[in-house]
Amino acid sequence: MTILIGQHDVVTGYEGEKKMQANREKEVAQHHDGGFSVPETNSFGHTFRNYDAESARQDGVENFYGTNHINQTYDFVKRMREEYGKLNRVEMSIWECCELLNDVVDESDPDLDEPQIEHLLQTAEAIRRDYPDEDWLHLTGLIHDLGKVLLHWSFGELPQWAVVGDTFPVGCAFDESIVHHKYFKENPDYSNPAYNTRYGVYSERCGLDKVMMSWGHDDYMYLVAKENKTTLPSAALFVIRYHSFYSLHRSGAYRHLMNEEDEANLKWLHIFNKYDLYSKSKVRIDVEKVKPYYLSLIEKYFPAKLKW
Ligand SMILES: O[C@H]1[C@H](O)[C@@H](O)[C@H](O)[C@@H](O)[C@H]1O
Ligand SMILES: [Fe+2]
Ligand SMILES: [Fe+2]
Repeated sequence: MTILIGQHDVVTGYEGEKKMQANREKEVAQHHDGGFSVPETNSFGHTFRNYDAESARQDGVENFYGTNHINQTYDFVKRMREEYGKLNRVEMSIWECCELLNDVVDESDPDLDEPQIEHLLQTAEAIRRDYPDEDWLHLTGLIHDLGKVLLHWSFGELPQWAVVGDTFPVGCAFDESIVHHKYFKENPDYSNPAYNTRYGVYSERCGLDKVMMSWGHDDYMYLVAKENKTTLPSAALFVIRYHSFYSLHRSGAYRHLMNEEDEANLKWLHIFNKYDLYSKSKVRIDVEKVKPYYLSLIEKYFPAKLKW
C-alpha cells in the first residue's frame, strides 16, 4: 500500500515546489514493512497517534479522553452490555449500516476527520491489496468500526465518550500506557480496591473474552456479529473486539489476562492494526465501484438482515 504524504499542504509557487519535493523524498523514505508502506505523517502533518501534538484536533481529543476516562466504570460497562446486548433496536443489513456511517465523525481521532464510511473502505481496500486471498480480513476491515452507529441520531445517539476512542479493561487497574492516563484519577474505580489491582476481578490467563472492556463501538460490533451468527473466523471477532485496545496490541500490557487462543489471534490483530491506522488519509474511495465486491462478502458471512 502506498499512501501519499503532505496532501494537507496547500502551498503554491517556489515554496510549494520545494515542499512537494521534500514530500516526495519523504515518501521514498517511508518505512517498508513487507508489502506495506507506513507513512510518516497523517493528513495534518503530524506523526500518527500523537496525542500531544498541537493541532486543530488536539484540544477536542484531549477533552474527549478526559470524559471517557472518568465515566467508563465497571458498573457503567455492565449496564451498557446488558442494555445493548438485547439487540432490540433496529433490523438492518451490514451495508445499510455502512451508509449510516456517512454522517458520523469520530472526535477521539487525531488522524482523521472524514466521515467514517471513508475509513471503513480505506481500511478494507488497503488490506485487500496486500492480502488478496484473505477475504474474511477484507470484510473485517469493512465492518470493524460499524459499532460507531451508536453515535447516529437515528440510533443510539450515545455521547462520543461512550462509543469511540481507545479501549481498556475495567475491573482491574488502568495501565499507565493508556492514552491520557492521568484522567483516570477521577474515575471512581481508580480508588476502589475491588477494581484497582493488577488482576482486579479477573484471574491469571483467564482469557480476554472474560474481561469487560470499556464500552464502545468495538464491544458492540462484536456482540452484533456474534449474536447474529456470523460465519467469520474467531480471529475476525477478536480483531473487532480488541482493535482499539492499544495498551495491549501496541504496548503489550494486560498480557497476563490472555489465554492461548488470544495469543494466536493477536498476530492477526497486529497485521490488521497497520491498515486500520495508516490507511487514514484524504484519498477517497469510489464507493460504487467497490460496493459489489463487499456485498458479495457480506452475503457470504452474514444473514441478509441483522438485529442491532
Ligand atoms: O480514535 C480512534 C478511533 O475511535 C478508532 O475507531 C479506534 O479504533 C481507535 O482505537 C481510536 O484511537
Ligand atoms: Fe475503531
Ligand atoms: Fe478503524
